[in-house]
This record gives sequence, C-alpha cells and structure tokens, in this order.
Amino acid sequence: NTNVPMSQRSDYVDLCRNIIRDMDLYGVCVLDNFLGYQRGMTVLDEVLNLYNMGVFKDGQLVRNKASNNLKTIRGDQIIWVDGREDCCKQIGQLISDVDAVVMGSNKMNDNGKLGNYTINGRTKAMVACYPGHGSHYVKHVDNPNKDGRCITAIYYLNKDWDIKENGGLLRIFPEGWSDQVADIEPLFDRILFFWSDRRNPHEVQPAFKTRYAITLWYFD
Ligand SMILES: O=C(O)CNC(=O)c1n[nH]c2ccccc2c1=O
Ligand SMILES: [Fe+2]
Repeated sequence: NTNVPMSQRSDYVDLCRNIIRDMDLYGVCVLDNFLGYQRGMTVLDEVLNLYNMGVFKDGQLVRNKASNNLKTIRGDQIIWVDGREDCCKQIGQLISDVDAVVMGSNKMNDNGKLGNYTINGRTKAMVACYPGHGSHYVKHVDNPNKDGRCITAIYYLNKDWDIKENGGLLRIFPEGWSDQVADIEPLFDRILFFWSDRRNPHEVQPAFKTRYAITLWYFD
C-alpha cells in the first residue's frame, strides 16, 4: 500500500506513534521501507538525474585528516529543491509524505506537540551527495544556537550499501546516554528523525562510494 498518499496508508497511525515514542525515548527514530521499493527507486532516479545534470554545488573544502598536508577533499555536494520543479516531482511526493508523518505525529501526541514543539514549517529539501574518496562531515550539531530548526529528517537512497566496504556511517552521540552512540547506516528507503539541537551531535564517517541523502529541517 505504498502508492496511496501517506495519510491514507493503513500503517500511518502506527508510523506516527512509532515516531512519537522513539523521539520521546531516544530523540532519534529510524523507519525502514518508508516509501517502498518502487517509489524509493523513482526518488533515486530523480536524484541521479540531478547529479548527472551537474547541478550540485561543489562540496565544502575540508582538510584531508588522513594526510597531514593541506590536501583538501571535497565534502558533501548539495542542491536545494522545493519539490515542485518538473524534474523533482517524486522528491516532492517524498516531501509531502515526510510532512504527513511529522505533522501527524505532532497532532497525534496527547499534548498535540512533538517533544514540546508545535511544528509549523520546514526548510526546502537539501539533496546531498558525498562523492566517496573519503568525503565525510565532521562531528557537529545541526542547530547549536536556536535558529528555529527542531527536527532533522534524513531520507537515504543508497542501494546495496556495505558499511564495511563503503563507510559513510552516520554516528549520533545522543546527549545523556554517556558512552552510547547511535550508528545509522545510510540504507535505501530508510528515513531518520532526530532533534536538531545540542542533544544530538553527529558525524558522517568517511564514505568510499557515492552516498546520497535528502534532508528536511522542521521548524516550530
Ligand atoms: O548524511 C547524513 O547521514 C548526516 N548528514 C549531516 O549530518 C549533515 N548535516 N548538516 C549538513 C549541512 C550542510 C550540508 C550537508 C550536511 C549534512 O550532510
Ligand atoms: Fe548534520
């Protein structure tokens, strides 16, 4: 039942309850098979098409930690998409499905909030590509200084991803969980939610295969 709108899916309520519970307990939530294989592939095709059109901005320059010289490697390459562009209709559908579960969870929670937030907006979709060759993202907090973003939602597009071979693990260091970390593999059709603030410092470990993800940040 992945071709019906998200809010009509039979497991919609379960998905939202799952998000509410995990966000309240851990501040992190991972859902697999979010769109289903078919629709996941249509989103991947649009992203590959964008990449092959060369519209991604060059990634930020980061010093290659491995070599102590100043050889720089390109980190993530990104493009912002609002989902209504002709070339991004399927990405647009993904966005409305993520909206449906985030807003659904927001409304469904007994206090009508998700983690004391009343979500009322989001950024456009940031399509990111880590071009392999060790490209990574240093440990950081998405929203360290209360810029309004409260939930990070990341949809992964990487088929047949072998974490040992390909790297690119997302490691979250949830605050308050002493030495526990959350290791998330960037697997195809997986979606991840986490609080964007200082509760969730995280890093993208070096990737050795092209690694795609689509990120939305929700505001309250
Ligand atoms: O891809 C992931 O698994 C996690 N990704 C991140 O945490 C992440 N966080 N903040 C950014 C800001 C600008 C461009 C890319 C990023 C970025 O990939
Ligand atoms: Fe981040």
